[in-house]
Amino acid sequence: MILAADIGNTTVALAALEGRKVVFTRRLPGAPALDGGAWGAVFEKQLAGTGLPAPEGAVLSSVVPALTGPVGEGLERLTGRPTLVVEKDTPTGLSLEQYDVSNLGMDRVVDCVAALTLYGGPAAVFDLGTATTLSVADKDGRFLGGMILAGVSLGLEALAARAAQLPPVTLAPPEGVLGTDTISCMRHGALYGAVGAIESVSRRLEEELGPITVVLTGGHSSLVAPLLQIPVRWEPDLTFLGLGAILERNRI
Ligand SMILES: Nc1ncnc2c1ncn2[C@@H]1O[C@H](COP(=O)(O)OP(=O)(O)OP(=O)(O)O)[C@@H](O)[C@H]1O
Ligand SMILES: CC(C)(CO)[C@@H](O)C(=O)NCCC(=O)O
Ligand SMILES: [K+]
Repeated sequence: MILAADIGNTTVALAALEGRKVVFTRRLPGAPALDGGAWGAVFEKQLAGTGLPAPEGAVLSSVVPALTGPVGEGLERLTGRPTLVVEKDTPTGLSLEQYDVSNLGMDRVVDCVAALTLYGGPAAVFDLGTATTLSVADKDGRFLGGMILAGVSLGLEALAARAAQLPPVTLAPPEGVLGTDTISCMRHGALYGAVGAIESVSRRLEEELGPITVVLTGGHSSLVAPLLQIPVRWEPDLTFLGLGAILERNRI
């Protein structure tokens, strides 16, 4: 069993994998004040009672630099071995030569590695988290780039903060296309806005790259995927599968 952690801007997502199968997942709030020891205790508590064997190794990717060290150390407490932190020079099989990697989010790299492992290229991954990202890899395993959009709930938060008559709104499945009150209009706007972006950008990508596998992941993808009118693969555990593949490749 190995542990994989995906440190995002809203949550630290933890998973256990046996071979290529994700057997356990938990989303934890990203607490900046915890040190390595405290993270280790948090992880131990989450895994207690699961019946999982002791972890043989751990891998993480992070887009929150302040959490990388403590979470990595926390995982080390459980494995007794160094945690593999996915960095821009980590061998992943994905070529990054086409992108200015100086500030590239490693979650986007991991998403592409996973999509290529599962489906081959070309593949387009939409990751619907705090931000919505598009990350595209071609058939030769090259990262081509993508897009970064405001995340589905971030848009709602911004509307509530900036418009006097717009209230805070939580996400829920829409009924029909048109909203019939303020809350459903905001909800439908957030969800169908993402739907429209994904459908139209995917169509344009196919014009440029030919037939492409479109993959959806991230916390908000469960609400958006069912609304799409184009074929997509919904992979809620995509990042963990990518992290597992990268650890496998780099195991000493
Ligand atoms: N299973 C789920 N169903 C519905 N919403 C979820 C689920 N899991 C997470 N979310 C919500 O989705 C949002 C995005 O979470 P997610 O874990 O994808 O990304 P994140 O932590 O924001 O990281 P990143 O910076 O990688 O986007 C969060 O606001 C979370 O509350
Ligand atoms: C866009 C996010 C926040 C999505 O998690 C992350 O991938 C990130 O911080 N990226 C840095 C910018 C880039 O990828 O070019
Ligand atoms: K994520």
